[in-house]
Amino acid sequence: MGFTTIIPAAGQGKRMGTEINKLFLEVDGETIIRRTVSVFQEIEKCEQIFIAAHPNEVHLMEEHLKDFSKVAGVIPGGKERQHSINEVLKVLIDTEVVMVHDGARPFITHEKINQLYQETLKNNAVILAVQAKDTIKRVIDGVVEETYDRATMFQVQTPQSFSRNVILQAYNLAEKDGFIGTDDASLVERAGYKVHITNGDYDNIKITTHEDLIIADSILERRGNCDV
Ligand SMILES: Nc1ccn([C@@H]2O[C@H](COP(=O)(O)OP(=O)(O)OP(=O)(O)O)[C@@H](O)[C@H]2O)c(=O)n1
Ligand SMILES: O=P(O)(O)OC[C@@H](O)[C@@H](O)[C@@H](O)CO
Repeated sequence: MGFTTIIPAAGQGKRMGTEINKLFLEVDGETIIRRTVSVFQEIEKCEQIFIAAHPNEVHLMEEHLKDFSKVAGVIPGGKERQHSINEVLKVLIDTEVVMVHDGARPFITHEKINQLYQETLKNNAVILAVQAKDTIKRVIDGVVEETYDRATMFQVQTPQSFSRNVILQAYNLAEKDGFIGTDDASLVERAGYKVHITNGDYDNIKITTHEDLIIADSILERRGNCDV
């Protein structure tokens, strides 16, 4: 038994401000999307990888990733990240566990993926999270309404990992209700399932703006340009 990975890669990278999809930008000579896919390609328990690509970039993405044997399909994505993942869920068969991982998070490690997979075999819904370093406040119209107990605040990352029936049910419910969440787990939470966390990694950043490319270079330099 193993898992299927869904990699949403159909965004436009507006906050990066480049003409091309940010996932085709290179970090130390390799594109962000190839870096992300290669980590999953090397994981024994990852049986297949589906990519959601922008409808105009499906062919480009197929060509760009054609040497990765586990890439089982490049599916046209939708308007929001959630729609893109939903399109892939519609074609998924023969898998017990589904991991969703942002194409824009190339620094995920083998160790964290394997840890998450093992945890998903015990619990049906598990996500990577790191303890918040800053104090988090709820703010409305520029005024603080509430300060949260930092010890209970976590920043969540991807991959987010679920039993297949759990994620399918959660996405179907969200579609029916017209609910859009900012991560996959929020859909699963509102479907009534307990979502567990396991320790993430502060290096597992989502490359979103130009500053993140500088951080990306420094992460690679520290790692000695070796894939982990
Ligand atoms: N309709 C969309 C929007 C986003 N994504 C993917 O979801 C991941 C996380 O999204 P984000 O980092 O916000 O990427 P973009 O949507 O491309 O960025 P922006 O919001 O700045 O346009 C990315 O790998 C992105 O390609 C997707 O598959 N389909
Ligand atoms: O930036 P966006 O809201 O488009 O996407 C974020 C998601 O992909 C996901 O990585 C996080 O919500 C988890 O922190």
